[in-house]
Amino acid sequence: MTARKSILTAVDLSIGYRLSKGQTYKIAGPLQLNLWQGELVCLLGPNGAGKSTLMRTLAGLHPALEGYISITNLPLSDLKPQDLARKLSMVLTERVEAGNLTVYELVALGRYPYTSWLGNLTAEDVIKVYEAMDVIGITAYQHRSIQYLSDGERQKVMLARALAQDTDMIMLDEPTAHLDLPSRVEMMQLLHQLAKKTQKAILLSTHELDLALQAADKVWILLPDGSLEVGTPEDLVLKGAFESAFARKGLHFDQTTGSFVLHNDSQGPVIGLSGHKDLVFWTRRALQREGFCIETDQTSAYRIEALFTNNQPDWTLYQNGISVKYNSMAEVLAALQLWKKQISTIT
Ligand SMILES: Nc1ncnc2c1ncn2[C@@H]1O[C@H](COP(=O)(O)OP(=O)(O)OP(=O)(O)O)[C@@H](O)[C@H]1O
Repeated sequence: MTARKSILTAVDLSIGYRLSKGQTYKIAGPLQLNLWQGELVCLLGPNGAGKSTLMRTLAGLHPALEGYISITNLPLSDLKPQDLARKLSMVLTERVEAGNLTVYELVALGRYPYTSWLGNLTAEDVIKVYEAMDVIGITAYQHRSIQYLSDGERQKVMLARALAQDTDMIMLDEPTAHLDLPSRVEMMQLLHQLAKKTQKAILLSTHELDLALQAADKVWILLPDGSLEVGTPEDLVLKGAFESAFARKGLHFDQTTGSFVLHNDSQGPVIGLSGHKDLVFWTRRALQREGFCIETDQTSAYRIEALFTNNQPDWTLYQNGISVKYNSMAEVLAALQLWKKQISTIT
């Protein structure tokens, strides 16, 4: 087995801004970071935690307050822009105004660290451009003008451009920001496959908690106290890191689903829930929204069994030995309004 190559290392890194009169505004640090080849890392954190600042610092676009950063074991501070551009490519959130450029022409711009100042492509450059378009799946629309592409298509083109740059590492600033849900899932899957297939290290910042939990090999969470939690998504969920990072009144992180739940009222009426896992998942959401405390205990005085009968969902509500069947969540919720009052007066 060959040893995994470290792509990026940061030691005792502090990030922030130098203000006037020699003052500094430290956002986070000291941080110890490691990014390995073939790894997809999602950087998460609440608004203002310092994700963009960290990304820009790691990319050499913003000076660190303190500490040391190396890329493929070379100090970032020693790398000339041309050398850095062969190691690190970036995809930014801002919509790129690419005029009349075609998809092919924009992807070809990724070859700039290798071409002469005239920008002429060699045969090898052209091969790299086509390889990048193939991997991302955009070769079919290579002749289309960038200005008429959808946001999702355009984001893929920007990713192909970064890939054509042929770097060890790709950084993406909120790559799913302007995409619809299916495109967001598709983009995350694509990035995950890309990391495995190309053995590049991919670091992206995102607010998409659910997607990051599913796709990331590792998650970095910037906490409000300026520290960074690093681990697999599962380890971080189980140790409560998401709760401490995003804690807010009225929000509860549900470890069973890996998502935040609104209005969870742990003092709310207790209700038992069992049945088919898909129905249990959605019923749980609805019940939590209504402020119920869910337990899986089959012996609860008030409980719901959610099952599929002839491929149709139905919910049976049991109340002290009496059972009533419903065929939609809306009916269940209406019935629960009555229950809520009854349970509240009992408990
Ligand atoms: N040029 C600057 N000078 C001083 N402070 C700045 C500067 N740019 C950003 N900040 C501050 O640094 C902190 C971190 O900002 P940053 O944009 O890195 O956070 P973020 O995690 O990316 O936020 P968001 O999720 O909202 O995009 C914020 O408090 C911000 O106001």
